[in-house]
Amino acid sequence: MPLVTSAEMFKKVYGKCAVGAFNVNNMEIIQGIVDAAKEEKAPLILQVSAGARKYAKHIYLMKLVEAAVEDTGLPICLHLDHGEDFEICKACVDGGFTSVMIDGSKLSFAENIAVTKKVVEYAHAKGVVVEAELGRLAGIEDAVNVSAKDSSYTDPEQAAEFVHKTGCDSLAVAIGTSHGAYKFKGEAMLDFERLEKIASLLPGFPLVLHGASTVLPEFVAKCNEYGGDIKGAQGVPEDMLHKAGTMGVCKINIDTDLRLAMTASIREYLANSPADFDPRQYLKPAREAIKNMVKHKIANVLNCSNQL
Ligand SMILES: O=C(CO)COP(=O)(O)O
Ligand SMILES: O=C[C@H](O)COP(=O)(O)O
Ligand SMILES: [Zn+2]
Ligand SMILES: [Zn+2]
Repeated sequence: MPLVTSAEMFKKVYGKCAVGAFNVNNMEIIQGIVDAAKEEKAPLILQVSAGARKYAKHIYLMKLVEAAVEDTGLPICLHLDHGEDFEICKACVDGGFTSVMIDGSKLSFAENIAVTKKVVEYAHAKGVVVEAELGRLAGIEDAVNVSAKDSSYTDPEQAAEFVHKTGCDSLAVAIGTSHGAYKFKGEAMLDFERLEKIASLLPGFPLVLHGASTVLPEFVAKCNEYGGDIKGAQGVPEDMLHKAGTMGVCKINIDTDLRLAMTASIREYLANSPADFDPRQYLKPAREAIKNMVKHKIANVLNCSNQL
């Protein structure tokens, strides 16, 4: 079974649930994720950021993901997360990725369309699918009032025009989520009305939610219990993610929750076993922590178990 694109996965889950897209940076993270997906019989997207490519090198991540496909027999999609220009997308298309994201969300509408179109033409000619982004993910200070929302969240009419003009295969939308562990100051709020409007103007078209970690309090607490200092962290409640998955969101991106699970495990191990220094001793439970987190996401949050 070679790497696959996300096209079939999205068709299968549309309107029912979302596929998990998990960020990968090293072997233990990849193994934890794929073991979970295998046990849950779930479709899976592994995604690599520019930072991950820089940290681990394209070739190492590629070979590790190929090994995961061979080892598990799972249909895995390998995706570039937040490609910032045509060149990085091209490098990943040429280098064996089956999906790339061109993130032109910081550009003007016209420039975003132009660069996305260019990536789509290049990628589609090689059988690779393209995710684009329109609208800006809120920072913790952003989108506190309606006018701020209107200037940063995805405009539904623009989204429809953007998809028709670019031919992209999926679209990341801004409805109130943000990257990292500090997503909301007060109550968590997503603009579901806006999501509904976007989906109604793009029937059957896969939408993507970035910044979708839940930042589970027990993992933050464990980090802090064993020497960490993470204050004021808050994520997207699980029921909101579940709901988004029934409204046209087909891909939900999760990185922060894996980072917290891995760090909590390593901190706990090292605090309890100060004489140990073999990395396998703490990376083994860390890998297990990743696996448990991904199983929880797939089975209880994304609801995409048994969707192969
Ligand atoms: O969107 C993400 C990667 O593109 C990850 O989001 P989180 O920081 O919420 O995990
Ligand atoms: O979108 C951000 C992802 O969490 C990846 O983060 P990174 O750029 O630090 O690898
Ligand atoms: Zn973005
Ligand atoms: Zn993202």
